[in-house]
Amino acid sequence: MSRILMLYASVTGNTEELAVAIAEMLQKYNHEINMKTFDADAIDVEEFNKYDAVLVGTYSWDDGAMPYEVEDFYDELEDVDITGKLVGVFGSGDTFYLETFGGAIELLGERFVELGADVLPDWIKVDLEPDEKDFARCQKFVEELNRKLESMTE
Ligand SMILES: Cc1cc2nc3c(=O)[nH]c(=O)nc-3n(C[C@H](O)[C@H](O)[C@H](O)COP(=O)(O)O)c2cc1C
Repeated sequence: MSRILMLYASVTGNTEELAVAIAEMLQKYNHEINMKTFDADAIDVEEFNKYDAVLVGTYSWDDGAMPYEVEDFYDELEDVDITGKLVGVFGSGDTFYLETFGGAIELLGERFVELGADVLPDWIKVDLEPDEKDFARCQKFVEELNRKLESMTE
């Protein structure tokens, strides 16, 4: 069993749907998941040390920008050593926004890579509400995460 921190920002519930689905899939592997939302919970980057993996979900805003409630977290990431930390990013956007579709997910993923984290290769960007295909992709994402977690405990 591994400990996983799941953080997400969601206004209309699409990213939350993904977060809940991913958490349920992970629980089937008996991992312990602590879920927090950026708008309601205190989030301290220092607590990363207590977890084997960190998953971060966000919607995108205004030309692919990071939502306001995620900005402090994004800025504070450089204050902790996350070298080699197992991380995954996901979220909902809107393909209507073309080039800035899922921009905040890109920003987050790039930041984690820059800081040396071990970022899962699939950065899950979903168009509005997740459908069956998106949930199947989440399942693959979870399997990859589980594989990595298992190899860490071997
Ligand atoms: C004012 C405004 C600006 C937005 N800008 C973007 C954007 O640049 N890129 C994008 O992918 N989605 C953009 N969106 C769409 C949201 O990211 C999308 O509706 C998403 O599904 C919301 O996720 P949530 O249900 O988790 O809150 C924008 C939405 C609004 C209302």
